[in-house]
Amino acid sequence: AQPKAAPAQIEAEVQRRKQLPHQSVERRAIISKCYKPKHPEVYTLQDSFLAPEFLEIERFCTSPGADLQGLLSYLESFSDKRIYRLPVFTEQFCQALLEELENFEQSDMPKGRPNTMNNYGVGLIPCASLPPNLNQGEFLKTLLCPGLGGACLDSHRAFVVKYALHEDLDLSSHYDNAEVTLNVSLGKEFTEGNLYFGEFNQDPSPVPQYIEVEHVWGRGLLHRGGQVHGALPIASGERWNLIVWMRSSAIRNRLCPMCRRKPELVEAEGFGDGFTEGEEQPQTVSVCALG
Ligand SMILES: O=C(O)CCC(=O)C(=O)O
Ligand SMILES: [Fe+2]
Repeated sequence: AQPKAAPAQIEAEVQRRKQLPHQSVERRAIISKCYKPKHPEVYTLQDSFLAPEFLEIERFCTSPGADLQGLLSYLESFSDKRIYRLPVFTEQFCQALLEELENFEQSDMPKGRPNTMNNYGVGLIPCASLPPNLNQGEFLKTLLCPGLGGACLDSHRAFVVKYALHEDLDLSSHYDNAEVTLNVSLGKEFTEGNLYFGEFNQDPSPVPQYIEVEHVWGRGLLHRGGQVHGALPIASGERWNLIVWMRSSAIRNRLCPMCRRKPELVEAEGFGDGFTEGEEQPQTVSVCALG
């Protein structure tokens, strides 16, 4: 999704990616041994963290008559690009999570970058993986488009991005290494910094037509990972967002969404990039080194 690179740069990036799993194992070991969380409770998802509207959506989706039309009535929709906004977290939880993230940022713990494009933020939520019910919740399964994983989203990668005046201001146009992305605004105070969306990367001969969507504190934007998007510069303040990249091994095993080739897998720690090897061992999740 990044600007075109020379072959030597690509090779260096492939080598860097092959090292990532080792580095993240070491980082995690140090963090779980030495890091003192300020709000240890944020690492275990509780319903009290979730906005009442989110819980209502979840209830609706697990009710017998739930259908897509009914679900859409709970969500804000933007254009026909299948971009939705919905309340996710309470204000208290956003505050506690932000304080925890700042506590981690100010600590001398080793920090990974959130992804290849953002320089600030937190690579992995320290010591924990993110709430499974954020990506395995019935409501998401219902919403997901046929052909994009639907009910078979089976792993995720969560990270936090941060924008501030002397740090990253914006994010250039890209698509995500995900079938579906949830991007939740945690605050703080900021101006500008809208997200913009172009075409879906698999649409034939796309005519670039961007729509802008505002981040609203506590709310999440749900979009297809392949929908080209970027973030406009903030004009003041600080913007922190929790990003959950949700993956479907059934989809990506066939074609890596980043390199658009049959994945060449290397072993990885945890969920890796959400690929799996062989029908018999769906638990082994690997990284595509070409991506
Ligand atoms: O800044 C944002 O809200 C978007 C971040 C994003 O698109 C990403 O990290 O993949
Ligand atoms: Fe993105």
